[in-house]
Amino acid sequence: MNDVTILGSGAFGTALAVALAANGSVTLWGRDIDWGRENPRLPGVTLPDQIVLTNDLASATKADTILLALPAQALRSFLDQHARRLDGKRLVSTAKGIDLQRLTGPSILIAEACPNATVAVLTGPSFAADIARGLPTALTLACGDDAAAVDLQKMLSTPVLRLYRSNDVTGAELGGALKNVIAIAAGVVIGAGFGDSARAAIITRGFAEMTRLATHMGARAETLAGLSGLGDLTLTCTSAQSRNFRFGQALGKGEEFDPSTTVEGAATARAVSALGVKLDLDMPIAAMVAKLAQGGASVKTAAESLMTRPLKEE
Ligand SMILES: NC(=O)C1=CN([C@@H]2O[C@H](COP(=O)(O)OP(=O)(O)OC[C@H]3O[C@@H](n4cnc5c(N)ncnc54)[C@H](OP(=O)(O)O)[C@@H]3O)[C@@H](O)[C@H]2O)C=CC1
Ligand SMILES: O=C(CO)COP(=O)(O)O
Repeated sequence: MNDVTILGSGAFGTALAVALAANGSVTLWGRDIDWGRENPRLPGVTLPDQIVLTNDLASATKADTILLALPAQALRSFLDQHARRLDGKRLVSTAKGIDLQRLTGPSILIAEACPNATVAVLTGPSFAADIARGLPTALTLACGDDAAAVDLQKMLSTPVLRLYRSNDVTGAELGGALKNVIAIAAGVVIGAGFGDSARAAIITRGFAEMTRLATHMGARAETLAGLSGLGDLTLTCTSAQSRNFRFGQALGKGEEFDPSTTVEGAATARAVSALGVKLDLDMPIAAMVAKLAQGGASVKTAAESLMTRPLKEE
């Protein structure tokens, strides 16, 4: 029998609750969770009865295993407020981003706020709508504690949600964060009408950038080539289900985009750009996405400046 709590009742937290209800009871906490049995962020999905919905954080955090399904830029302030309730637990982050102020991924934010917690990340190619519909999905569960990793892998897998295990937490979380930046770039390429060949180039050179930064920060290159990196990059650069891709498409077309939509790659591009400067790494695509997302460059200038950099070896 599962005893899992999910903090964050957005599309992904809700989808995971639906999937994990197959294993037992699940508590889903949200600060504003009065929408009944259908979450407007995940339309068309009726939540099964095994899911307890609550806005009471004290009762929700009684579980030993807690999934943090909050956006990356919201996590630090959430931890500042609530770390004392979370310390000592098994905390699994699903956030795909790099904190703009601290320039670190979620696992370090959590470990610093909750020094006695066991920290893990759950990441990989998985649209909330697909998971909620019970479509087959494979993810990476990364945790530095091998015994906890084995246990969490078993606890969070279902017959249609297959978790692979890794002890490379840095690699897994950076893959998930960095692919969002490249998905925006791929969306720009398609939105601007630059074509599928240009998109393939952005995906491949973007993957090179992801690997350069992540390995510099301690990740293993093979993790980047796995589900959490290349797998999720492939998904989000090729599907209009991705909010990051759609945001890029809107930029490419010069159209407005709903500012209330979670687009992790926009802030993360700024964080990556800052990390590139700090670590003296060449991150031209991320730097360009950061500029575009802030309205600091036109798409035409961006494309020209990427294409006319000094020629180099691949
Ligand atoms: N959607 C997807 O397909 C996938 C998403 N992810 C990742 O999961 C994370 C969450 O994304 P997703 O669920 O889609 O985002 P959504 O935009 O659907 O929802 C975000 C949720 O976070 C809540 N929230 C934001 N700030 C706070 C806060 N300070 N305290 C409490 N709750 C807060 C919002 O609450 P409120 O409604 O009250 O504002 C909302 O319920 C992201 O990092 C995303 O990259 C990973 C895989 C797939
Ligand atoms: O991370 C995701 C799929 O794996 C979801 O991508 P978006 O946040 O771009 O919608």
